[in-house]
Order: sequence, then C-alpha cells, then structure tokens
Amino acid sequence: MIIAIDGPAASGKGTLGKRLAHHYGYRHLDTGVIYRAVAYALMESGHDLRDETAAVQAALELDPERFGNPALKTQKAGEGASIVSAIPRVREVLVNFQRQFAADPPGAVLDGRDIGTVICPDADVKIFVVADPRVRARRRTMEARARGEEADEAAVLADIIQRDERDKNRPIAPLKPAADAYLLDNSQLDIEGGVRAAIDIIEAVRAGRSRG
Ligand SMILES: Nc1ncnc2c1ncn2[C@@H]1O[C@H](COP(=O)(O)OP(=O)(O)OP(=O)(O)O)[C@@H](O)[C@H]1O
Ligand SMILES: Nc1ccn([C@@H]2O[C@H](COP(=O)(O)O)[C@@H](O)[C@H]2O)c(=O)n1
Repeated sequence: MIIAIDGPAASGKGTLGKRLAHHYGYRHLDTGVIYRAVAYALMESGHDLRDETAAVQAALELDPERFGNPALKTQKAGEGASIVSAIPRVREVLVNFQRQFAADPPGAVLDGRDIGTVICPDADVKIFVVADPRVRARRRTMEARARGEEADEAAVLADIIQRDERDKNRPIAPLKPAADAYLLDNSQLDIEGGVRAAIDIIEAVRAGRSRG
C-alpha cells in the first residue's frame, strides 16, 4: 500500500508520516528533505539558489546518507528548498528516486507537496493535512526552542506564509490537494488525535475496497 501525505509547511506531514509508517510497518520518506539537501549543497558550494545548472547537478549527486544532517532542518534550508524546488529540471531528476522508494515492498508513506498529484497519482490513500498558519507557526517555534534555538514566532509565521505562497503558485507541481485526497485539519488536534484521524481515513478506504 502507498500512503501519500501532502500539505503546507509545518502542517504535521512528517510527524504523521512517521507515525503511520510505524503503525503499518512501512517505510517513510519525507520528500522535503530531498529539496532541502539540494538547497544546502548549493549554499555550501556558494552557488545561487536559482542557478539551474548547479541545482540539477546537486540533484543528480543527491546522497540519501546525508538526509539526517541537522543543518537541513533550519529555516534557511527550508526557504532555499522552496526556491530550488520550483526549478522544473530539478524536480524531473528527483522523480524516479521518489517513485522507486514508493514502489519497494512492503509499502510506503511519502509526505511532501506533490505526492498525491505527481509522484504517486495512484496512491492507495491520499491525505492532505492542513492547520491554521498561526497554529503551525506556534508549533514550529516551540519545536525550535525545544532544540535550544532562538525563534521569533512572527518571523516563523512570515516564513511559513511566504513558503506556502511560493509552493502554491509555482507553475510546476504546485502545492494542492489531489482531487481524490481526504482533507485532515489538525488545528484542534494533538499528535495522537491527528494520527487516529488518519488511521480512520485509511481503514475506511481499505474497508470500502474490500467490499467493492
Ligand atoms: N497534530 C499535531 N498536534 C500538535 N503538534 C503537532 C501536530 N502535528 C505535528 N505537530 C508538531 O508540529 C511541528 C511541525 O510538524 P512536522 O515537522 O511534522 O510538519 P511538516 O508538515 O512535516 O513540516 P515541513 O513542511 O517543514 O516538512 C512539530 O513540532 C510537530 O511535533
Ligand atoms: N514533495 C515536495 C516536498 C517539498 N518541496 C519543497 O521543499 C520545501 C521544503 O519542504 P519541507 O516539507 O521540508 O518543509 C517546501 O517548501 C517545497 O518548496 C516540494 O516542492 N515538493
């Protein structure tokens, strides 16, 4: 089974994806980290984030072993990722890696912006996770502070809004729910509540399939 999770910045996609993968015994891929890794490679080598040739080269040299680098979690890497991810050739280079990950047994949960629409249009279940931007900014701020980083909630909110706008309005693979995605608003839910709501959706889809 392939579970596709999409949604705006800091909506809880990664947390949910990880928890669902654990619940079902599947593998999990946070696809945002791929674009963050490309942006980080450009920043490290001193290239402009809009340098298409350098960005494509970084995408071709992507090393999943480095996905755990804490530097990829920063706001700067996220902002950079939303710039490089709008380059069509960068996205083209990264499609196969994601599709291969999704296809390998026993099943996979992928989260990102275009999983249900572009990467896995035939995913068994698609969930589009949303939460109020102020709630997302609060959660992200608390997360950063828990890591011992300084975080200004207003700046975090501004970054989230700017990134969502860029992701929604780019011509290629824009952030949007697939026509057959289930909407999950977790603004009023805690993590457990969000996971339970997602499992309810998945089980309802499975039950519908086995009846049909
Ligand atoms: N339902 C929830 N209730 C409360 N906090 C949550 C919930 N889901 C996620 N969080 C918290 O919100 C923050 C952002 O979650 P997460 O990193 O999973 O979002 P994301 O959508 O994957 O972000 P990004 O777009 O940067 O990849 C984390 O601190 C996480 O613990
Ligand atoms: N499938 C995806 C995933 C991510 N992006 C871009 O990367 C940025 C960072 O993603 P996070 O999930 O780690 O916040 C994001 O703002 C998108 O621009 C993407 O295009 N497609």
